[in-house]
Amino acid sequence: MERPGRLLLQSELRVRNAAYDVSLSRSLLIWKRRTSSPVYHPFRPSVCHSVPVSEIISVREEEEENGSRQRDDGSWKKIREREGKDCRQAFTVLYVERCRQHRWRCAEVTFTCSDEAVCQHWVSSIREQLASNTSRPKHLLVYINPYGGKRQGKRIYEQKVAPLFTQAGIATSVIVTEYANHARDHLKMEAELKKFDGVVCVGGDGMFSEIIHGLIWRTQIDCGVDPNSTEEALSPCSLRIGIIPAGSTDCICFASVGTNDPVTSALHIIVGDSQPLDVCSVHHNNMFLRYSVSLLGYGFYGDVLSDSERKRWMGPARYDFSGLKMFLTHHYYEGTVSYLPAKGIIGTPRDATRCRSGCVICQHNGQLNSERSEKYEMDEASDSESSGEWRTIRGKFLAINAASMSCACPRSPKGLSPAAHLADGTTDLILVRKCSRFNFLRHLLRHTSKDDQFDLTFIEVHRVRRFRFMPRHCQSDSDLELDLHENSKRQIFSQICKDHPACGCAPAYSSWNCDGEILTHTAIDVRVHGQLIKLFARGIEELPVFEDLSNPCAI
Ligand SMILES: Nc1ncnc2c1ncn2[C@@H]1O[C@H](COP(=O)(O)OP(=O)(O)OP(=O)(O)O)[C@@H](O)[C@H]1O
Ligand SMILES: CCCCCCCCCCCCC/C=C/[C@@H](O)[C@H](CO)NC(=O)CCCCC
Ligand SMILES: [Ca+2]
Repeated sequence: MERPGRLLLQSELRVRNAAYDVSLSRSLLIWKRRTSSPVYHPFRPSVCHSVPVSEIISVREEEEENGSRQRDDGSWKKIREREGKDCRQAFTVLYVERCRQHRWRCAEVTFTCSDEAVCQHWVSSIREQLASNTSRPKHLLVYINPYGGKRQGKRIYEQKVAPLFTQAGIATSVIVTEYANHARDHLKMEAELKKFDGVVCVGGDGMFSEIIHGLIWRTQIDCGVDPNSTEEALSPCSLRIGIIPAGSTDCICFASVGTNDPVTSALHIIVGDSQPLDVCSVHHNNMFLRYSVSLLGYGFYGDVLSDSERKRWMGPARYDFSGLKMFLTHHYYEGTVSYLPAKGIIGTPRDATRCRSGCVICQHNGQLNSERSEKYEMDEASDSESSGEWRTIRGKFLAINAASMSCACPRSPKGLSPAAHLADGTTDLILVRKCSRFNFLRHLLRHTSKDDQFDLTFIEVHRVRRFRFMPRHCQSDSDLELDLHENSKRQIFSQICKDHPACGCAPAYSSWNCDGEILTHTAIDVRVHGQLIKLFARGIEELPVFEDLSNPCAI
């Protein structure tokens, strides 16, 4: 709880006709019930509220209606009798109220005061404070994906988010996408980014991935960096991105805000939160493929995704259906994983830390190798395998997952890698070796229970800055150019096999699930770019255990 700064304003105002001492400082608005009788009532709770100014959404004047007169055009005009001392002035303050499970909602309180000048002064003072908060967005570029999740993107935005933006005086340019990658291409080519101080993604993880693709690409072009390069450090994006969850998994929103509630996300955007986020770049033979911020999954999650793509009409349930089907199919894949362990960091994928608001591990590790630091650790480690830093593992895997964040989501509240951090410059590489269905099910079910999903002999997890994967059957260079056609032919072939287990042959290839989109290649080179982008979020807040004694109401 912030301590009140220098007092700017102090008055006696009324709330629902009861007297309150109301005070405004740089950081806090406090209204404290006036105890009417001088005798202290030990049992009457002295009602006191305090709201950080940074969490006030807006303030609006109320027209106190004492009567109304018909205008000559027939419409009714509210009039305020000037004479008579009962003339009341009123203003309403809208502010953030915390609810359960990290949800926020917009609460309001109306103050009435007898003197119009006092009322005006309060309104203008609060507005002045809000205007001086430069981290708040004024003009947002909004992309709505009408197609993702349960196809409710437009309704969610229009009914739950737009009214809040209007209340907060935020101007918006809204684009409803008409085809896949519409938002990416618009950001790459057309958007006049200088006009905006934020981008809003109304959709799921795939839509977010599309938007950061466009934004990061545009930022590199504008900064003269080659987005295709695997060596150059990328330039961080200054525009923050807000996520209004309207997808099927929405794990990026869930892991950075703590819930998948559109109103909560809208309020984090309005108050101007800022949360840095790591981004992985994925290349195939020096050709850029995509960016990833949540999950890069080969094997199980890749097969779940490619099987579910044909069932988009099922909405979010498609993942559960395909998840079960792929669990029963139980395919493993051979290949070679090499990775560069993260050095000099604090924290491991199996420790008890959790990435929360103001995360010290992200602050410590993030600075170690954020894009802005000159001595970029990568150059030291150099990329050639010869540097001795790289480790290589060959084997048969059920799943190879790189979680750049916990990937917590409604399906798995603690996520694929519960101790992963949003902005520490690393990704957790989880290797699930070939094992029995029974053991794999134990591993999967631990994602939804308290047990440690890594505490199994066939699982290993490493915190890395880079990694590569090469499927076993990629012998010569020509095989490397496994293009989509070749891959899909194999997949069709393997599809036939999957549907007719009689033939007994197992497909050699899975596909990579990159934030919910299928990659076109299986041999990839992944690199983590620390804190490359920023979200309108503040990480998951620790629940306030109890009001601390410095509570301003206690004064
Ligand atoms: N207008 C559109 N028509 C068709 N596809 C679109 C359109 N706009 C965006 N897309 C694509 O739809 C895909 C899925 O969208 P999104 O990720 O928002 O939903 P989802 O896959 O259901 O959610 P999640 O990724 O959280 O599981 C994205 O890859 C995006 O590129
Ligand atoms: C068979 C019993 C299973 C019981 C428990 C299963 C564990 C579920 C863990 C869920 C982890 C989701 C990781 C998020 C990845 C997203 O970037 C991606 C796009 O949104 N979603 C999926 O690929 C969707 C992936 C959904 C997989 C089911
Ligand atoms: Ca990370």
